This record gives sequence, structure tokens and C-alpha cells, in this order.
Amino acid sequence: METFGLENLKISVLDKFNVRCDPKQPMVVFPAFVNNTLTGVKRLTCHPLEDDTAPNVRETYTPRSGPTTLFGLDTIPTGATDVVLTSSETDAMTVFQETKKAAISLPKGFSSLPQEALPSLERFKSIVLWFGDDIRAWEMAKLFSKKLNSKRCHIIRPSMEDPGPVTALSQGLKLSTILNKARPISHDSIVNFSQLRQEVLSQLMHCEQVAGVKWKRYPVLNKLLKGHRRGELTVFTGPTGSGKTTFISDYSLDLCMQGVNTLWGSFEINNVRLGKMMLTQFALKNLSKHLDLFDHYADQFQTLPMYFMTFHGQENLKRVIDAMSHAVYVHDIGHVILDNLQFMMGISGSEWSDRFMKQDSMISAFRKFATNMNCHVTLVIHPRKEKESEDLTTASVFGTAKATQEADNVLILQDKRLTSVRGKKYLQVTKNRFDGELGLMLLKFDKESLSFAVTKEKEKTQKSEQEAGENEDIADEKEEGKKDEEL
Ligand SMILES: Nc1ncnc2c1ncn2[C@@H]1O[C@H](COP(=O)(O)OP(=O)(O)OP(=O)(O)O)[C@@H](O)[C@H]1O
Repeated sequence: METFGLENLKISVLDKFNVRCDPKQPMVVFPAFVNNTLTGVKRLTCHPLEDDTAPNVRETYTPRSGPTTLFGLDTIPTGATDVVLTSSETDAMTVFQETKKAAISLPKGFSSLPQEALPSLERFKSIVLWFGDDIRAWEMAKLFSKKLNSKRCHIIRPSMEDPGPVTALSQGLKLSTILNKARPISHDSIVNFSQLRQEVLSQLMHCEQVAGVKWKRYPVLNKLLKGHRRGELTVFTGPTGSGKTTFISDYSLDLCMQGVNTLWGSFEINNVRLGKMMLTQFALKNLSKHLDLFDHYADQFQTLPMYFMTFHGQENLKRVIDAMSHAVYVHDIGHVILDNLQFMMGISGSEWSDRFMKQDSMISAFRKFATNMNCHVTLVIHPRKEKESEDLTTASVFGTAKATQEADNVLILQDKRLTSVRGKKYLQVTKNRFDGELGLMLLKFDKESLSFAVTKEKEKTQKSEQEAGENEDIADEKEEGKKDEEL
């Protein structure tokens, strides 16, 4: 019971919510019903780790008949008009046990509120969203309240004094007191500091969460960018054919595997080719040599929150923004990748000034979208033609300076393989609004898996190469300094 965080729940409550345990193996089952019909089952299984550290609890959700619904709906009396929405089954049961209030939970934690679950919430006049003391959950609660109609939503703001229901109970706090602190999401255009105070404190207390989702495949990127955050605009450039699509696919897949709901707009290569590359990167092996493993990996890949727009080639900006807005609303998208701006713009309007104006207006629209929808947008833009021997810089991004001015992050794929014997490929961060850290990350491509994923071995060699590279840069700078002096 402790392993699954159920130790403070009464058997009668577990029974009311139809929770089942398997006496023969460490497993708990949370079924979701609507009108006595089983709509989905979540299983928690425990897998002891070899090194005897805390057991590893794995979660799987299996949809059954009908649309995905919320856990606990069938426990609520027909006439009830108020409900508490939580992000875990144990939280929902804890709220019910301690306050006797109707409580339900989301099927996939706070990462998404499935569109098909919305009709079952229509009947409630008041919904309290209680997702606990987590900045990412707070972001999602704000997003969901828009989806549910903010007029009927109240939110418990994250703070140390008001943690999630399970934590609150284990700390001996009174859950009804915390519930009474639920406040409506403010609509006002003007706020004063007292309204911001709690959020500011929360951000200061949870620096790691504020920094965003970390990459598992790119530890160096975590040191530079600190993480991937909602609401930002990233501009990514690199020479033609250098591997921009390949890298950004791997980069976005990594985030998606950590629960970042992702929408791809691939205007240059078709979705089947992109899907094939991404599945290879997911499996980390060449699946054309392991066809027997296709179903195994495809089944897992299919459960990822990854979506693709069906546009190809030139496309109208309004249609793209409409599709993106719809996806944010329906699938709670947190990252949109647009690859690439030139293909989306097409080649009409041969005048350079026309093209620049068109590009600038598109960039403004994507910037606005990222901020207003609180969604990260990664924009791939080709560089202007530069000499192959020269490194690309922030100024090399095609068009006016608008793109890099509006961007929060500028990433450049530098490819030195064609111009230098020892030439390598690396990713350079040339703008980072979050904390200003700039620098390089060496990229080692594995042709079989089409991935740049850093394995333990790669990490060791990359570390020494990175240090050697930095020393070379210093040596180069000194050499150039000397030449300047001589001149
Ligand atoms: N580091 C690498 N080393 C060798 N080959 C690579 C590397 N990265 C990608 N490739 C291969 O190079 C080809 C081109 O890659 P990709 O389409 O990602 O480049 P791109 O920069 O997006 O191209 P474009 O400029 O046309 O948009 C692909 O076949 C890919 O598998």
C-alpha cells in the first residue's frame, strides 16, 4: 500500500472507487466507469530496482469501451453540481475521504485533459482544480480552466502551505481549509503585486521546475538552456542538409517522451518519412534490420502525446495558426515545431523586400501565439548564403533581424565537417533569454539510430572533446589577438 501511496486511505473509500489490488503481485488497478461501463483502466506496477533503492512504480493506461473519461465519475450523485478535479487517483480519493466532496482525477496526470472527457464535466457548475505544489501543474491548471470555461473554475494556487491532497493529509493539514482557499482565475487586465506575490514566491522556491523540462539525451543542453519552457520562441538554423530536421526530431522526441505534448508541422518532408525517422530515433536502432521489433516499438510510440499537422509545402499562415490553436485546445500541446519557415512561405513574391515583410509578419504571429497560448514554438529557418568556411552567427538567420530579436533562444547547427579535417558538428546556443548562458554542444550522429543521443560512453568522450574544443577556441582567440597586435 505504501509503495503506491495508498496507506492513508480507508478500505471503504478504495472500495467505493472500485480500486483493486492483486494479492499475488505488487499491482493496483484504478478503473474508470461511466454509467457502470468500464471506459479505461490504469495499472500501477512495482518493479524493484537492482541497487535496492526506492522501488520503481510504472503506470499504464488502457482504454476500454467508449471515450477516455475521468476516474471517480461514477461515485458522484446525479444531482451534484460541484466537483474537485485532481491529477491522481489517490488525490481524488483523499479529497473524498477527508472532505466528503465529489472528487475525480485526470487519466494521464496533469499533462492533459482529454477533449472527449469534457462532456462528462458539463453538468458541474463549479470545478476546483487542485493539482498540488508544482509549477508545471499550475501552468496546466490555468490552461485547463480556459478549456473548461474559467467562469466556473477555481484554482488552488501552489504553495508550501497548500500542497496536493495526499501530501496535505500526510502532513496532518485540514483538507477542507485548503479547499476553501480556491480562487477564481482572474480575468482582469490589471493586477497588483499582492495578486502576483504567491506566484513569484512559488517561482523562487521551485527554480528547477521553472527552468522547464530537461532533456534525457542531451545533458549539455540542460546546462546551457536549463530546460524547455512553455511560452518561448526558439529559432533554429543551420546549413542546408546539415541535419536540422534530424536533430530537431530527436530533440522534440526526447521532450515528448518526458510528457511534453508535441505538435509537428513538417512543411518540407512528409509525415511518413518524419514518422519513420522518429520511430528509429525512439527505438534507437535501425528497424529495417529488425522488422520483428516494429510492432513492439510502434505500440509504445503510439502512446506518446505526439501529433502531426498534415500541411506540406506552401501554406496560408491563418490556416496554420488555426490548426495550432485547435491542437493546444484539444490536445494541450506544449511544443510546436515548424520545419521550416521558407517552405511554409513558398517562393511566391520574388521581391526580397516582399519576402522579408512576409517572413516578419509570420514571425510576429508565431511569437504572439507562443506567448498568448503559453506554448513553446520552435521555428526552423534557413540561413542566408554564407561562405562555407565561416561559422554561422545570429546574424546569419535569413531575413531581417526580426526573427532573432523576437526569439527567446537561438540555436545554430554548425557543421565544420566540410571545411576542416578535424571538423565536427555541434549545436551552438547564441541567444538564451532565460539566463543568458551561451555555449556549444558537440553532436555525434549515429547513422543506425539517426540519433544524436548521448549514451554514457559518448558522454565521457564528448566531455573531454568539449573541453579540448574549448581550449582550442581559447588558443585560437589568443592567436588572433597576437595577429591583431602584430598588425
Ligand atoms: N551528423 C550527421 N552526420 C551524417 N549524416 C547526417 C547527420 N545528420 C543528419 N544526417 C543525414 O543527412 C541527411 C539530411 O539531414 P536533414 O534532412 O536532417 O538536414 P536538413 O538540415 O534538415 O536539410 P534541409 O536544409 O534540406 O532542410 C539525412 O539523410 C540525415 O540522415
